[in-house]
Amino acid sequence: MLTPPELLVGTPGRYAREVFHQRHPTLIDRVAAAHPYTTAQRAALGALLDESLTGEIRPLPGDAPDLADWAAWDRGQVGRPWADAPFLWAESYFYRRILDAVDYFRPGPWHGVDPFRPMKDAELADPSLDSDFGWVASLGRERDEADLATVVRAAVFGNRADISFRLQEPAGDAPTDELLVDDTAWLRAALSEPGPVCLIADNGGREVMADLVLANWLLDTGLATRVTLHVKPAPYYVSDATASDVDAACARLGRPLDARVAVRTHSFWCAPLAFGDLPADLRADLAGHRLVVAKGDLNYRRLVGDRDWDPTTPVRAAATDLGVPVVALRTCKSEVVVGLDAATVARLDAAEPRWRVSGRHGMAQAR
Ligand SMILES: O=P(O)(O)OC[C@H]1O[C@](O)(CO)[C@@H](O)[C@@H]1O
Repeated sequence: MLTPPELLVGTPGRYAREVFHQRHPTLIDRVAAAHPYTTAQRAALGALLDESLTGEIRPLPGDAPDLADWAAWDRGQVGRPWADAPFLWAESYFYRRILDAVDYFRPGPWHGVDPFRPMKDAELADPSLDSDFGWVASLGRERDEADLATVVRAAVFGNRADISFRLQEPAGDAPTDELLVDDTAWLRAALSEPGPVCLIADNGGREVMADLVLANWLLDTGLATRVTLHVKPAPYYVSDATASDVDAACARLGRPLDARVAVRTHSFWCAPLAFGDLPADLRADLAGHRLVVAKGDLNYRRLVGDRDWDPTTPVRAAATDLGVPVVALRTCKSEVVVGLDAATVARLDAAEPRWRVSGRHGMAQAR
């Protein structure tokens, strides 16, 4: 089978171009308004936006602490037009450059100040979270299949909540109940012998709250012996969870982090690369688990490759073999999807032109 080409930022009519040209201007406005930034910081944010819309990719400053990482991850992109860059590469670099524009890594008053913090805090302050998570109190400690289906679905549709996504897609469209692929039974079978579970988190707030409910339920029922929760080392894609976002989510749920949950991070989680480029130490870490749960749309793109896949491509032909069973829990928020049958694709294409990107549809897809 021929591997399809990578998705590129500048291709007319494709989603990647929409993200850069429609979502990013709104995002930059929101970031500029989020904190009392200096004139220089606001100018840097504006310059980054202009550069990404029409210019060539400029390097990080010479004093960036992660210069060596980015030299290794460069893949010949710096210096080329943004429009020609792979979508996956360019989005990660765009978020890294936002951190540069707001002096996130520079010694001084803005060092370590999360540019997305006010947006994240607003999400956690939403009173609807109380009723939305009310059902958690009724979860039992038995290995009940209906409870498993509930916690898996909550983790899937929690992924719809990410803030960068809501900057563009209309909020009104309710998610469907349908999972386009539902490998919940496969997930259960993968844990027929209990073992350690690795959960690669995506967004904080509502999504990581749902992930913690899933993790707690797996631990409470004894299906998981321990859980490793991988989060981002720095602010990324607006609402991606960092370690402090996990603390905030635990507080919001009113349940402290279980002693059997270890929160970990790795620089690779903010790298512009797919899972095929996982470094050896991280690959070994993941392989030490009985099951890996990869949350969210971006991790899905990284798992199968951010390419122009025919959606009927078998998942095993696309997804990276991590040497351990993997299940991806995501809502569809980008053009990348594999493992569907032709009838489903035809039905969705006819009914909903934006089904791949609208976030209405979810998948629990195993490799
Ligand atoms: O938070 P998630 O589920 O990884 O989604 C991030 C998504 O946002 C987008 O980057 C668009 O901003 C999608 O293309 C991307 O996959």
